[in-house]
Amino acid sequence: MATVIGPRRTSEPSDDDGELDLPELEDGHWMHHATEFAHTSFAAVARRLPHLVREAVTLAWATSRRDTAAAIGLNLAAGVMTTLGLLATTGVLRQLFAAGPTPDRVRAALPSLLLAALAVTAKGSLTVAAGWAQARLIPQINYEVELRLFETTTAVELAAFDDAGFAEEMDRVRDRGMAEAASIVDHTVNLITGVVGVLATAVAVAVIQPVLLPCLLLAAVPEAVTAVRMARRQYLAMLARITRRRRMWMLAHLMANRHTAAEIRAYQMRHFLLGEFRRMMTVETRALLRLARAQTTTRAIGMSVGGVAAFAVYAVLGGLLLGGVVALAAAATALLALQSARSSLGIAVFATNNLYEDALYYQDYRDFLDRARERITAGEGRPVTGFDGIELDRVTLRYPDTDTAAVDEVSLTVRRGQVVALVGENGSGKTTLAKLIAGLYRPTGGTIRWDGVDVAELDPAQTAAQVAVMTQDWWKFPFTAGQNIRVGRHDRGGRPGPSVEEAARAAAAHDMIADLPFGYDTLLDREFKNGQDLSGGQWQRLVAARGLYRDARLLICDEPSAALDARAEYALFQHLRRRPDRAVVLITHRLANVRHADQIFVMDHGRLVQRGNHDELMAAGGLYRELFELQASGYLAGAAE
Ligand SMILES: Nc1ncnc2c1ncn2[C@@H]1O[C@H](COP(=O)(O)OP(=O)(O)OP(=O)(O)O)[C@@H](O)[C@H]1O
Repeated sequence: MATVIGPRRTSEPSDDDGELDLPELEDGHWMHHATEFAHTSFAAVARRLPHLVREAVTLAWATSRRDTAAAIGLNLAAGVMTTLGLLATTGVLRQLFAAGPTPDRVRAALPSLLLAALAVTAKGSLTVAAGWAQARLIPQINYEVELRLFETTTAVELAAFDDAGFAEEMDRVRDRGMAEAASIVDHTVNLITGVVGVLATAVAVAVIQPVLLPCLLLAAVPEAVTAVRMARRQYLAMLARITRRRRMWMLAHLMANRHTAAEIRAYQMRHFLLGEFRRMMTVETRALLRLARAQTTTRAIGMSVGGVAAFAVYAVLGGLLLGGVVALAAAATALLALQSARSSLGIAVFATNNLYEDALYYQDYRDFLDRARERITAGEGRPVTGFDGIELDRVTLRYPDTDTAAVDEVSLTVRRGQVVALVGENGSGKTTLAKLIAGLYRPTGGTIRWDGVDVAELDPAQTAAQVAVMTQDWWKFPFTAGQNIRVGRHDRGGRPGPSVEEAARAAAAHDMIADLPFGYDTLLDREFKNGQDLSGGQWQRLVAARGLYRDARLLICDEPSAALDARAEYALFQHLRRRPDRAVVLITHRLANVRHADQIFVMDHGRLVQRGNHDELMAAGGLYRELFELQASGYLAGAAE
């Protein structure tokens, strides 16, 4: 059978969206991988089953050998008990249906009855014990899989996050793929339980009367086909809806979030957001209703065919009985066996259905990890012992899917002991250049040399250890004030450097922290009990304190004082002054702060257009002088009045 239920190609008209079109929601390029897999035929999926089972067992085995062995071994033992129980039951029936006085027949049946009772009890105990081992496996696998994901997402290069496909794939994996790892193990164990049950029954039936074996198969086929078709359709529907669902989550997050609450009210965005949500929801609901209808139709057809098959089984059994091919005791046991086989088959089919569906999601998780791992910079390279200078040689960076370079063939040198400044108008490439210097991005052209060696040859972790970056778009980490500073170098150990309090004082943050209800132990997250929030400028002081606490040889400060008041800004710049053991790269629009820099690099549309100290640049004229005079004129005009 080679039924293929594939998603529509983009060129085909979409009945999914009906008259409501959502043209802004284009699927990410990662859909290519997913749809490729979804186009796999039903037969190919069946062929994949042993592979999936092997994968699930390997995953379980790697997590806990003891529980995996127990879950599978105990189920196999339970299967043996099923066979024994059925054979003993035939023995009981044979004695009961034999000729002779009833007390004699009952007496003769007693040993088989005892055996049947023992087998049933043993099977029950073994099943309970297997269930326990299976339940123990689930949380262990969940944590293992989550850990693997976060080990990868925290190690991939920063550039991966500029790739919309990567971000979408990560969301999808976090949403479902990750959770399905434990499910595929769960379903695999259930599948083994079901298959063992069916086989155990089949063995018993084969011993009693082999002619009855095809009846078991006949009863199973319609149910299995229906289940697999439904699972497949469900998955494809999910694929078609994923981009829309992401958009809905995003809107939902905006509408129920304390960080966005003020802005939404200030701009009276409520009706706009609700309108957008309703628009998505209408299309989404329509797609779900369509799916429900298709699933119901498939189920109805499956049940009808299943009913006909069951009738056929009973008819065959009746015929065999009348023809004298099977004895009455064997026929009666066969009915019991059919019942037992149906229930085991139900378990196996349900498990296959779920295993197949969940394996599709789990495959996404595996694929994502594989692709993400390719984006982890190799951890080896020449050791880095210190820092004397960094040299950029015709360095270019082009963000993915952009036509122009954000940094275009820039050459410059920063030496230890210097303070250098990057200035320029919005979007001129300063932050991008700073991230290149910090090693957060690898250049798409040119070379960066650290103490004369190409950084590509150095151990990235060791170069990163020499750098501190106070980013422009910092995150409000939901930790205590002290932790927020300490994470700047959480693994400092016995290395010298400022204490948390010294760093906080240097960034004019100490008094503000001391005034918090629990001082340095105050949790900075209002969403938790006793949590506090800070103002924008207070947060920025904390960010500066973190950067200073890191005590790195190369300190990069991207707009470190944008939100600071004059006093805090003055205090911070006292600490960003020239020091022989480090270099400071400063990005700021407040040009008064760069007057004393050793070198000022002026950026314009990604290119380095001017360089020199303040006096040289003022004398030379050009963009720097223009920007400086524009800013200074505000103060001078005020002073002249
Ligand atoms: N992650 C990104 N992906 C794609 N383009 C980006 C990304 N970050 C920045 N850009 C683009 O690169 C260019 C340079 O941006 P960059 O942030 O380096 O400028 P900047 O000089 O620091 O600006 P500002 O003064 O506003 O902070 C801009 O055109 C911006 O749109």
